Amino acid sequence: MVEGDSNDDSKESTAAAEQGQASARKGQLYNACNGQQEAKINDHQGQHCSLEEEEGDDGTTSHRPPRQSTARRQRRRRPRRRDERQQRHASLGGRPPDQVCLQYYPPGTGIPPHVDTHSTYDELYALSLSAPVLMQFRLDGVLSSRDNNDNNDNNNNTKKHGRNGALDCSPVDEAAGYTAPLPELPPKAQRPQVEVDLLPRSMLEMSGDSRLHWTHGIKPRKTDTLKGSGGQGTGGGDDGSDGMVVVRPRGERWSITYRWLREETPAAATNAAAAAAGPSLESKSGSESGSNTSTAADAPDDQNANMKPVMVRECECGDILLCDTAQRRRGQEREYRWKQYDAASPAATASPAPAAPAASPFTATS
Ligand SMILES: O=C(O)CCC(=O)C(=O)O
Ligand SMILES: [Fe+2]
Repeated sequence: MVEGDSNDDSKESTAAAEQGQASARKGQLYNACNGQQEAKINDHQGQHCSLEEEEGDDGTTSHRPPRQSTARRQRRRRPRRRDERQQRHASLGGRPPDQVCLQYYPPGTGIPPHVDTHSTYDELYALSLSAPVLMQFRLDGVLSSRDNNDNNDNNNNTKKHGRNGALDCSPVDEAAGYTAPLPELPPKAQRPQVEVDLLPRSMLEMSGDSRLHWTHGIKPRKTDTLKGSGGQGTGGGDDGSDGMVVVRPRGERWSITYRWLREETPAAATNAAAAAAGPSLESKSGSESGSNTSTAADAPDDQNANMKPVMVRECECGDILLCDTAQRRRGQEREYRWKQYDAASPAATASPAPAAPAASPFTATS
């Protein structure tokens, strides 16, 4: 999931799961995608994350950080992994990213657990610069049958606790998905969680489950506690770590994220729930994607009958807890503060919407 940049070889880095109690604290996070400072590479302007606010740990102990002497491991060649990566990049047709965001995290700040909007492609990347930080991943979504081929009977909209103890049966049957009650997940502390140490000059790649069904976030706190990271511990822990604990102070961190918008497709004609609920997520904010495609919402009512189908960016993962496409099909609009900004902005009616801000505690609403 995380690659060191040294000789462009990859290094996977995971750490022990941590379940933390939190104190609500908003991060002081400067986001270069806000205020229309987006590094716009082509004509697209991407929408971004739906965010969920959550409390974070507030550690106080502080020691020296461990040395980052992993160069040798980082240089290890992983050709197979690189081939897979190149294939995925090829599926994007060599397109440059639609959105590149630079974010600054002063020490102690974080980003609430969120899933980046599914309207952008599965593959997205985040380059880490300056100080390292722990990122928390948690299975907050539902793994659809598309992800669970070993489960043959989970298209029947029943709830089962399966892989990793998480709810693994979402109503991927489209018709059932419009009306099915939202699945209930185990309490947050009981959901599968993984921490990933984002080392400086490493590239985090999110795709598949980790991108679609797991939320990710960075706790706002002054230190990160790394468990079992040194190999010189005094004894083994129950969690399989070597028992060594290192408390690492947070420093200034920068990240650069790269995103690609999915291709637009006509909205499904059978989408009765969404139709009843009004214009689609995309058409509500009109040109948020930067595309010039007209939408039904842009046209006067008497023209709507003759309009082409609304074009939307569909994700087919079916996760009604985390996927904006699946939610829209249920007639369930997500509230994005940046969309309110779109609506309030005079420019929004006359010209393409301002750049969608990247994830930031300042924009987090849901
Ligand atoms: O700072 C990072 O590494 C990732 C930030 C993030 O999750 C986001 O911008 O959506
Ligand atoms: Fe994100």
